[in-house]
Amino acid sequence: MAIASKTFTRAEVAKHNTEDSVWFVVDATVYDVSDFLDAHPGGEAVLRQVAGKDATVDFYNLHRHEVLSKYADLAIGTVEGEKPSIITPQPGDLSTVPYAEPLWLSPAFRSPFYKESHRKLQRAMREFTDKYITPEAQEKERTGEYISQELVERMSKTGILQMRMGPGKHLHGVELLGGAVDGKEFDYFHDLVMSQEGVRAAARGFQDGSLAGMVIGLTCILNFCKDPVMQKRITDEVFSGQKKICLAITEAFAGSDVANLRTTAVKTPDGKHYIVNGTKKWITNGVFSDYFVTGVKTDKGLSVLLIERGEGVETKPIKTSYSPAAGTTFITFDNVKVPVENLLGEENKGIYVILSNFNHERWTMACGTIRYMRLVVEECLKWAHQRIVFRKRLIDQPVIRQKLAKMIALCEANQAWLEQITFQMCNMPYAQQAKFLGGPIALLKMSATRAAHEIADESVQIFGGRGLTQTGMGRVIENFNRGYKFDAILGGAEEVLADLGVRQAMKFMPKAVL
Ligand code: HEM
Repeated sequence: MAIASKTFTRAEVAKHNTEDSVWFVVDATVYDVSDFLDAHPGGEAVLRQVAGKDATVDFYNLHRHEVLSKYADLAIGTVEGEKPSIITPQPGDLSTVPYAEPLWLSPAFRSPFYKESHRKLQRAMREFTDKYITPEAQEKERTGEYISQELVERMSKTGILQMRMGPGKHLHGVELLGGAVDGKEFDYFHDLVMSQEGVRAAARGFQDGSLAGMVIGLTCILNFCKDPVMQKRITDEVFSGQKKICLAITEAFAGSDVANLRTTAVKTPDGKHYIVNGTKKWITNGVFSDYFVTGVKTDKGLSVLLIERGEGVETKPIKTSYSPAAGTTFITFDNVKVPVENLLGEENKGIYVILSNFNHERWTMACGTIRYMRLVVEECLKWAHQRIVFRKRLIDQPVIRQKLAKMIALCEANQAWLEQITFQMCNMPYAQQAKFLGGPIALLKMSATRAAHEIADESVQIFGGRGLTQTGMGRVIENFNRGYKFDAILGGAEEVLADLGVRQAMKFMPKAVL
């Protein structure tokens, strides 16, 4: 935060305690709020009460530090002989709050998993998130508008869109965040870094609105489109940000139970087209998508079709508990004519297309949930340290320390398990991953969302009423509480995943009674 270079004595500041002139000091910085009195969201009276005085304690008891950066032009100088002691984070900075960063980013700790390229990528993505994603995410979360084309193109030019699809040939030869990592070396730990850094914008609705539909939809094109020309056209269009894509599987009739879909695709007598009829519900990014990777019922089973927006395709936003910025959609397909070439994978074997990405999708969701949990822990530690109540800091109350201990432990345990599984993903071929990791990833996601539930609950108790308001000190807590349930449902509900995890384990149980 740039502050005017003028200095004032405290005696000079004290004189500005009049009808026309209101100054005060916050952290050795002098503020002239005379023209801000009417505009102050907390009212004029409270500012007049501290006119001419040091208002540091009052200020930090009620505001996030970022408020001062936003209103930096109210600062007119510093107190003579004093220096501000509170750190204003710069884009890209690591947090200095204990447990606010995963252990591998804490200077005193070592990790066997991360190389220099992971660290480089983390730094580059942190800076990108702080500069470009967070400001837009906060704005769009509030207004409910969709992601801007400008941000989509910025993510395209820096290779972020491509990296969000995970490791693979689509990254070869692409410049990734100014060369932070070579596309051929990009592994699941790079993927983890991308997922976790992006979440730090603390805007769960926008997080999905920021092309989560592409992350789950485009995979089917990359892996199952049989026509290389069509495959290239669509991937180029999506990676350049010109076109948007989403995955349209769930229906009012079937959520986690994907085998029971009712949208039908019937072949025309000449065998050249499918005619698609039905509806889809809870489709992320559907409202602004051009392509829909759609689960349909064909004569002998489930198939997956690429449907282009056109005649007979209608999309309507669904209001949800998180922000409309996510673009959650209800889709109607009414006699939509789809060329047979748009079949992804084999007819009636669409379940393999859908299942093929489930592990990566669930793992990505676990990455995000676990990182957002840590952000909540950071907010709670800052608040408990800053908030004075009953003449003590909150952190001085043992009951608050108990809550924080539980939250920290949940966060660290889940991150450690995530890293163990990520290491296996880096070292197992796809077939082995499918065999051995489906169960553990399901249990990891279940564990993360259960932990999120505990953390969400405790964080509101720590923040009190502020944890329920969308602006000000508790905004991260409020957003987390409004959004964490999405992760407990999307990509397989908690209970379905718990059951899957145990059933998978039982496949490896020896036949003998032990
Ligand atoms: C440069 C100085 C200040 C600025 C730029 C500022 C700005 C703001 C803003 C933006 C809010 C809305 C909530 C938020 O975003 O945090 C707010 C709320 C408030 N402010 Fe200030 N403020 C300043 C100083 C003060 C001081 C010194 C006091 C008290 C002595 C004060 C008392 C309040 C109160 C009571 C609220 C309502 C808080 C709540 O609802 O929890 N402000 N202020």
